[in-house]
Amino acid sequence: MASRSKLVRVLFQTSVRLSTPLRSYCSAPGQHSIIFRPRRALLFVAGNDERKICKIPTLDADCVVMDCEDAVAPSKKDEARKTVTRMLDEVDFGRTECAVRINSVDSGLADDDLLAILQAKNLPSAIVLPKVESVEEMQTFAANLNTAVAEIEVNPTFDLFAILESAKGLMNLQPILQEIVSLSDMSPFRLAALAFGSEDFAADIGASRTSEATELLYARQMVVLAAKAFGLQAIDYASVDFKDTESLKRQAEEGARFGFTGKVAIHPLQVPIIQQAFSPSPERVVWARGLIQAFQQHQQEGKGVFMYEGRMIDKPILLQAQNMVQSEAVEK
Ligand SMILES: CC(=O)SCCNC(=O)CCNC(=O)[C@H](O)C(C)(C)COP(=O)(O)OP(=O)(O)OC[C@H]1O[C@@H](n2cnc3c(N)ncnc32)[C@H](O)[C@@H]1OP(=O)(O)O
Ligand SMILES: CC(=O)C(=O)O
Ligand SMILES: [Mg+2]
Repeated sequence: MASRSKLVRVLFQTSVRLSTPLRSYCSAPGQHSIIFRPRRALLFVAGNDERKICKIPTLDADCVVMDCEDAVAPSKKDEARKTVTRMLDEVDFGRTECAVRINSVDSGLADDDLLAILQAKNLPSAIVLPKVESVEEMQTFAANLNTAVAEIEVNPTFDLFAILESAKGLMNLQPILQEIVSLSDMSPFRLAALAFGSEDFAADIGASRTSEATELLYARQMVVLAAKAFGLQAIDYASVDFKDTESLKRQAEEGARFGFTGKVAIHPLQVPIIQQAFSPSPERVVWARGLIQAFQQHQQEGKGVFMYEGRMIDKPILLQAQNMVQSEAVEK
């Protein structure tokens, strides 16, 4: 078992993957106290697909998620673990952040995933935990990660991305997130993002997927609300029909309007479309800057509410404009 002093030391470290430094530090839009790293497109790739993983540095994605879970057949799990571990050390991912999706706690495979990945010299900066459903699973995950980290010489801290993808997980979301936050005080992870696993979720509730995704509306909005309540990034669903780039643009822009901060990508074609949709347009940033300036002037004149370019402006609209300017600054 890890010693307590080792666990405590872990808390004071930030990122293990120093070769991909954060481009900037600031609060997430709408948040005021967390370190924010843009994760607009999270490009998934099967962990045993070396050819695709080697293409990642050319794709300019904010984040790659090397998958040991559902993109990998049961007979290839060990191959995926070994390939991911080797790729972490052999590939220079450039500005792209590296994350690894392990198998769910429930699968019984997660421990072997963690033990294998922690053998890499270049550890991933984030661990993606799928199918989060219960407080007990989170306790098992934290205990197993602590044990695995105690076996290695470095003291990493990982960002954790939890994927919500079942009715049970949705109903338990608040206690699960509370438990993760409380476990992170004594464990080498920091909860950073909540993602929505639409395909497993649709299967779980017996929904039929549509391009409009109305069948996912309630769950997606719950994910955004929970993420914001806990100061997390909110990652929207994977659009699996990757050749339909027109629908993807609409779906990604809708996600951004809902308050998501990024979206899962499964194919290189999707990366620029998603990253564009989650970046504020230059026109909107100019509008926001003008609004902020006008707000300050009106405040000095003692006016809380005023008209700007045909719209009523008061404090909440100022906060939205500030979010926009802040996102733009972070993404540069
Ligand atoms: C519901 C969920 O769980 S989503 C998350 C799990 N799913 C995944 O991880 C799937 C990730 N995506 C993929 O594996 C692939 O995109 C597939 C299987 C859907 C399609 O793959 P392909 O048939 O190779 O697509 P396509 O021929 O259009 O690819 C064009 C090029 O992009 C590469 N490419 C495709 N997808 C990816 C990817 N995710 N990452 C990196 N490169 C990729 C291909 O290798 C190909 O280049 P190449 O010809 O030099 O080999
Ligand atoms: C992304 C994912 O795991 C899902 O949609 O099920
Ligand atoms: Mg899934």
